[in-house]
Amino acid sequence: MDKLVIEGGIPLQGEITISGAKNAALPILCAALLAETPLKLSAVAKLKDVGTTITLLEHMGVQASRSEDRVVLDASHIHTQEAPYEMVKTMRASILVLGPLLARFGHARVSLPGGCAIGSRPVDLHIKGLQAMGAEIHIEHGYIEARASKLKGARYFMDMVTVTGTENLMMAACLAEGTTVLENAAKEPEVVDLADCLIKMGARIEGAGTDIITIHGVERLHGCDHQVVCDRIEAGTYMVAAAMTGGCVKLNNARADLLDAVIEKLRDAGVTVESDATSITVKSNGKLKAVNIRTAPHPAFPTDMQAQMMALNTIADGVAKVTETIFENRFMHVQEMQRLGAQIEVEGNTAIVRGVPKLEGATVMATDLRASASLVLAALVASGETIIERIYHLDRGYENLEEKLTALGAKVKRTS
Ligand SMILES: CC(=O)N[C@H]1[C@@H](OP(=O)(O)OP(=O)(O)OC[C@H]2O[C@@H](n3ccc(=O)[nH]c3=O)[C@H](O)[C@@H]2O)O[C@H](CO)[C@@H](O)[C@@H]1O
Ligand SMILES: C=C(OP(=O)(O)O)C(=O)O
Repeated sequence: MDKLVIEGGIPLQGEITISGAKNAALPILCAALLAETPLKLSAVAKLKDVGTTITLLEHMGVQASRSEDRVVLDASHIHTQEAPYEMVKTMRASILVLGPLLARFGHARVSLPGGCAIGSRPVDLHIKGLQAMGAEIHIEHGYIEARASKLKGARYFMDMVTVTGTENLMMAACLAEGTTVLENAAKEPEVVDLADCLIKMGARIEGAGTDIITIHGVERLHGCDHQVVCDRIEAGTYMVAAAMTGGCVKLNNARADLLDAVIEKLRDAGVTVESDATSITVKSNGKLKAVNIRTAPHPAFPTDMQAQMMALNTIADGVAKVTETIFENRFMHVQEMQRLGAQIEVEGNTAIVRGVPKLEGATVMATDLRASASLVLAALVASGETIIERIYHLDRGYENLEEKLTALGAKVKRTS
């Protein structure tokens, strides 16, 4: 199993380019199932989850071709509407084939998904929303079996804000008969990017990016050209890396307007953040102040940046409260950070982080995607060598991580 070996203590300097967002690419790849002609995508990052999704689509009969960051998907000949357990167990986002398959073919059989071990992660709201649109759904032997000769537009209030739930229902509603109104919808930029792509495919969607999305169903959708939005979480992770190491880093293909809550917290910590329409520059003298964090749906502080910001707090001056309100088990990094000398106590869904003057290198284990990223950040400032085991999680979400960090001057190598 691959490991990362990181020699800490080097301020990061230079510039890198941020990749297309994993969490936008995955629903957009699944949206290809709705189209009768090829969907042509660019800025699709080379990530494990992207590969898994394409393999899943190919299993259903989608013709896929991939070169560099471009992917072309032709779903004109689908021969099965089944997503088997073996193909979805590693990836939560595989649930996103459910809405498109049901809407276009009237049937879907999708295994209950896997994904990061950060909580129980039910899909009840996806199912209830499709039932509100007239689908008959049963769960049998770990599979969601859904049928509807034609989905019908409906008004559906989501009890909790769910990102993939909103995406699944928005995709399904595109081919439903009549108008669907999704209330308490997720406002994440990846939902907006999916809606932008669907609109180019011929969908009639209003309100994406607000908490009420209205979708007027159409008869059919076609392919289009679409560039996936930049990855705000990847960008945020490198911003924290620059801040913690006391460096100066320019991120190209990064949008500050998608990162307001993170930028606000970095500024509170004493970091300089400048931006233009397509880049963000972060400068830090390495002297950081502790900042309290409370995760919540967009535009509040993203749960996918909680672990990274906790890493920053481990070496900041003062005491920070980090509260996780989205997932019940998203503090898996705490124990590993403690191995590096961090002082953290967990009380329910809040971690109290007391900054220490320095962390010390040790062997740690990555447990989920962003926990892994936070350990990389801690390792970049720890004295001596840190070995991070089980880094396959990182390959789900960070394209060319070692190359990008090396380009910024970090000493990072992958060994087996
Ligand atoms: C592929 C993708 O885009 N993943 C992101 C997506 O995950 P994902 O879409 O799975 O997360 P959700 O927004 O659905 O989850 C939010 C909360 O709602 C709960 N819930 C969700 C659906 C449901 O049917 N029932 C229910 O109770 C979840 O357990 C969680 O407590 O949004 C999360 C929250 O921003 C991010 O951390 C993930 O990176
Ligand atoms: C939790 C994440 O991913 P997923 O929803 O795909 O498990 C993430 O991107 O941080």
